Amino acid sequence: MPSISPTANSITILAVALPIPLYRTFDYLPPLEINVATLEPGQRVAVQFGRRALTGIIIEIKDHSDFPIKKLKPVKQLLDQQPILSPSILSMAKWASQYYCHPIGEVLFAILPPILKQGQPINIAGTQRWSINKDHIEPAENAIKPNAKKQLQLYRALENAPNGLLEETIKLLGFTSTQLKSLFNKALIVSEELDALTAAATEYQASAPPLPLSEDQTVAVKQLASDIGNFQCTLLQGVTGSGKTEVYMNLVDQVISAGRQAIILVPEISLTPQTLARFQRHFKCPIGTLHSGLNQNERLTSWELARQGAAKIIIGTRSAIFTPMKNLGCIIVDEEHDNSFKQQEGFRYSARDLAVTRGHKEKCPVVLGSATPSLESINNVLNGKYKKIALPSRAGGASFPDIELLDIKSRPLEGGLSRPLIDTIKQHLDNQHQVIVYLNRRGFAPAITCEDCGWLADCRHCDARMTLHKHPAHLRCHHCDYSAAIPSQCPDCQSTNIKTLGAGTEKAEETLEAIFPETPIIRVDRDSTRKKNAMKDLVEEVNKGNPCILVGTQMLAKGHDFANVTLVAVVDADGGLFSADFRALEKTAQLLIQVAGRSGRGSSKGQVVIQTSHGDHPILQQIARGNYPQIADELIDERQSAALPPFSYMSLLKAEAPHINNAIGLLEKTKKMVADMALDPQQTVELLGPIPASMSRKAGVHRAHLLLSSENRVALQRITQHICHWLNDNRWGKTRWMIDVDPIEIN
Ligand SMILES: Nc1ncnc2c1ncn2[C@@H]1O[C@H](COP(=O)(O)OP(=O)(O)OP(=O)(O)O)[C@@H](O)[C@H]1O
Ligand SMILES: [Zn+2]
Repeated sequence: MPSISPTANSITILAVALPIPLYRTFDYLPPLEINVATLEPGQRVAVQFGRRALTGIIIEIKDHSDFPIKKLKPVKQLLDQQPILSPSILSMAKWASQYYCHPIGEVLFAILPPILKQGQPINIAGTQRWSINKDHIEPAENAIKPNAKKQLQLYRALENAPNGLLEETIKLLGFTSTQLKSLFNKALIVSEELDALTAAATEYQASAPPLPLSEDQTVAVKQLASDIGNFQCTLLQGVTGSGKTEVYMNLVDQVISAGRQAIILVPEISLTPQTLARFQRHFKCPIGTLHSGLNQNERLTSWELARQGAAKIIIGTRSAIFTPMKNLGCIIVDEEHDNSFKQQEGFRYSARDLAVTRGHKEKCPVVLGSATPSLESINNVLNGKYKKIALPSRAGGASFPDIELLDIKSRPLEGGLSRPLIDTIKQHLDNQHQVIVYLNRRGFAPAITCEDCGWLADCRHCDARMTLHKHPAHLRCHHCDYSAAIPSQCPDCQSTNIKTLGAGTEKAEETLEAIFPETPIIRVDRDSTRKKNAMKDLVEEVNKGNPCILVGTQMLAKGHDFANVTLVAVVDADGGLFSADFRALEKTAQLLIQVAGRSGRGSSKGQVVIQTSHGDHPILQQIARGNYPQIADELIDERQSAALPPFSYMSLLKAEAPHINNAIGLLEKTKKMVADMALDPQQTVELLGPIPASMSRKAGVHRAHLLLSSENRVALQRITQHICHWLNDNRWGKTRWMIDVDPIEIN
């Protein structure tokens, strides 16, 4: 008998990922009248799902289905002629879906640009290239009004760019369409229309000559560049102000020369316009950005240009780790210790950890940079998984600031500030320097109380106090955003003796304004920087170098490089010292060393004053010595003896319900299921709880936790996955559940 080829009458089934919260793909038949040979994983399809029309992505092409073939529907339409997601991105998404126990369809839809999720075609807009009008002979000053300083600046920027500047670049430099239009109306500048690919290939002169690298920087670049073409993860541990950005840029130069592309992840792009501006000055090619401040077309353009290999550099926040790159040459994660690399909602992934996974899959070097690396990364150096390169001194001849602890136990405070601190601030201002006052609480005061009966203004929807804001005057909950009027009388005893407790940035600002009426006080927090470009304008103002006081939250600690700041004052260092969170000391040390590192980065020596009521706390003592590696060593020892991460692994199962009993009940059933099914015969995974979350009611919902912890990552993964599939297969009424693998906050 002749054998029948298995493919002769085989059938083609498409496994399609849909944006549905289920741990599975859905089988469809190929679209009618399509040559199945043209179908590939990574193409989008339009399908009917029940009564809904959805966009999906082909994940797999197979020859069988677990469902009766007769019941399968054909795909309605093939949306892409070519896959829009490469095999490597698909494979990373599948890996992440498994590892983080999140449905594959939701993972893919979390990483696609919004326009593509909606099933629309990839159409990227062209752009304008602007340059000065050479036919305009009169000096530009004559045409530009003296008070239109920005217009003149823009004109000068274009004058210095012989090949012109793309509209995106101009916007990245902080200029607006209105300013462009004004210059255009005066016939000072001209524009030409470019399609996106030509625009991305445009080379213009780098506007700043590169700095000559220090010996340490040279060695670092050389070592990192030697890994191009291979996977190697390196921790670049460079003290604050050591010139890590310069190292990144020189590495990326070599990556581009090798014909490859680079991804640079930064914690929050809107907070670091300076980093972007420095890249912009250094590179001759346009730089693609990906972050939440972009509109849908801008996002799609950067994404598509990266995919086509035209954009050589992508700078973005955490989700940029999923950017498809035609020829990825390196991934850099700047401030790798920063919590914002962990997504805390929905698909909870760590962009830093995925950077390492992706580097491994795509055989390219990964650089994790920080002055205060996470204990996880330091431990990975200790156990030989990562290489380490150190930059032990500051670049450009700057020296380290002196750090002193100022005891405020029995001192009177004005807006949180003690007299000796105020005197020190005055000295620095008198010396024509700038001062940072760091206070990690926005608003005027974190609570209000009745002096007579002790009443406190609580949020109606959360187990939390309402924060008093003055501009405009109201009470606001920082957890659910509920706002209310400020009561003039105590609702319990009708007393009018209502007082504020503690100080936030608004109060410190008000106090400083009263003490230093001649000095500009610039508040930097989420409230003051809400407007687009607010941060950029502020950075520009500070960079002029005039004496001023910056008062703000941890936004001020992130990566800024203000040359004239010589004093950093920490209003209250005690918040993180006695927390139940096992990561609190690590986070406190990182934050304080980072904020201290903003001082004395230029030619003048810096000073740091840390106000505390616990000056004898060992961590503060060590912070005052500025020795982060030593702090990290000790914290690692403590973690090891307590078998806490990175020496064990965790996943956090969370439940939310209208009543706490339902949330706890779901977690108890889960725990019982694990025991009944003997999922963990060797008892390698510990199930702690269930307990109510530390803020057990948030936005009107009751929350509870079950913590899974194990020194055996594989066992933990297996049980976590089993739990999630079991929960996913059952219905739980109004109780919702979610899983956080490798949680960084357990509250
Ligand atoms: N080789 C060099 N020569 C002179 N100046 C340099 C050199 N390298 C860097 N600098 C300058 O030193 C300052 C600090 O550099 P950079 O901001 O890159 O430090 P960093 O390591 O990223 O610091 P942080 O971790 O605190 O953000 C910058 O103003 C930069 O221009
Ligand atoms: Zn609230």
